Parts: sequence; structure tokens; C-alpha cells
Amino acid sequence: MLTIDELVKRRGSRLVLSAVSFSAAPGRITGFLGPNGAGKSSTLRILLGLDRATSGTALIGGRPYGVLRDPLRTVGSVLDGSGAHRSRRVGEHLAWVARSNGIPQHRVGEVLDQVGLADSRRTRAGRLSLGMGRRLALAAALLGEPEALVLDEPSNGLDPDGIRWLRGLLKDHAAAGGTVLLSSHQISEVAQLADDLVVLAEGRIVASGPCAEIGAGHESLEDAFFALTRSGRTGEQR
Ligand SMILES: Nc1ncnc2c1ncn2[C@@H]1O[C@H](COP(=O)(O)OP(=O)(O)OP(=O)(O)O)[C@@H](O)[C@H]1O
Repeated sequence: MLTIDELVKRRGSRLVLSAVSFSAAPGRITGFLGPNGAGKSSTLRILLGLDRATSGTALIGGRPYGVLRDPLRTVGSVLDGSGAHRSRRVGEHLAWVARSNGIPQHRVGEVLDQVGLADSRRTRAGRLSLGMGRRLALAAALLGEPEALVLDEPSNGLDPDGIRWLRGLLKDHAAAGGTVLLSSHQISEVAQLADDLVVLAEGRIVASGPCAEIGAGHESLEDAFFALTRSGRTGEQR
């Protein structure tokens, strides 16, 4: 469903992504792991049409984001923040997002219930707590009942209860045949959730495959992660 092929991103003289290739399959949760600055957000921003690759492709169901019609019906995403203008009320923001993607208005109430923001419908986005803002971003991602969810550090700002709730939601999405790609710099967070892992270090893929394969030969997945990201390019390449 999500296919990244030989993605290269240069910023000035810096090579931020170096021939990054991996895919995220339907019915599975793919964890996209790497230390701070590894290039996870850069990859996801290109996939979501928010930045341009220097070369290579990042496709959603075989097509670049920019040519998708009503993209929120195909892929929902959560990046930084709530995604809403501070002065916009929660319900108005979602109603506007729904209209812009041909999504029926009844979905607004449904996703507000789903993310636990039904009581905040009239609250201005700027007044939401960090965690509530993340829930609003998730609500927008779920509006179009997309097959794929792409989430950049989605549990940032969520309390333990919220993290557990998000885990359940993502597991249900994959169990229903959806594709989930989520980035994190915390192996412990992803280890409990992901079926497959893609590990990025300094803009290069150092490992990818099912969690069990990546953890093989190490005491734990955490040990595997540190071994792979410390050694960078010299880590095991699958
Ligand atoms: N807009 C930008 N302009 C210049 N450099 C940038 C920009 N955005 C990211 N970078 C650089 O690109 C590299 C990769 O950053 P990126 O945000 O993709 O990493 P990340 O893996 O998502 O890190 P984190 O876990 O800290 O979010 C970093 O060195 C960063 O400084």
C-alpha cells in the first residue's frame, strides 16, 4: 500500500535521505524507527506530498499523494500539532476538512466520539491541551475512513490512557485490513505494537522486516535497535 523506493533528499549540501526503500503492507503495523534526526519525518513529509524528494518515489496505492482524489479517503495522517488553526473550533475544523474531501458531515460526530473529543466540539483549537490536539489530528486522519494511516510520533503528548487507547485503535485498523505506518524514536513504544520494523539511521535504512527477524540474535528488540543505530551503515542490511 505504501511504497518508498530509492528516496533521496538533499538539503543544501546535506544528504538527509540516502536511497531509502521500504514498504508498509495492508493488515500490518509498520514501525518506522530511528534516533532523532535520522530522517523519519522527512520521509513521511515526502510521502504525504508536503515536501519534494530530490529523487526516488514515495507512493500510496501506487500513486503519489498529489494525484490522489480526495486524499483523506485513501490516507489519514498525523504530523506535528493538531493540524487546526488556533482560532477554529474543533467541530468547525473537522467539518471543513470533511467538506474539502467529499466526506459526509455525519463523520464529524463519529470521529469526535471515537477520539474522545465529543465534549470539546465548540472548543477553539488553540485552547486544547497537547494531548487533545493530538486527538484532534487523529480525528481528522480518521474522517475519510482511509485504508492507510501515516502517523509521525503519534503518542507525543498523550497520557498513558491515551497511549493505550491509540494502540488499540491502530491494532483494530490493521486487523480490519488497513495499513499503519508510524514513526517513533522510542523502540519500547513500537515494540508493543508493530508487526514489521523499518530502522533508519543517518538517512539510511539499516534494517527492515518482521520484528522477530530484526530482534533475532539480540537479547531484546531494544538491544537490536541500539546495535543497529549505533553502527549506522555497518548495521545488518536486509
Ligand atoms: N526544514 C528543514 N530545513 C533544514 N533541515 C531540516 C529541515 N527539516 C529537517 N531537517 C534536517 O533533516 C534531518 C532529518 O530530520 P527529520 O526531522 O526528518 O528527522 P527525524 O528522524 O524525524 O527526527 P526526530 O525523531 O527528531 O523527529 C535532520 O538533520 C534535520 O536537522
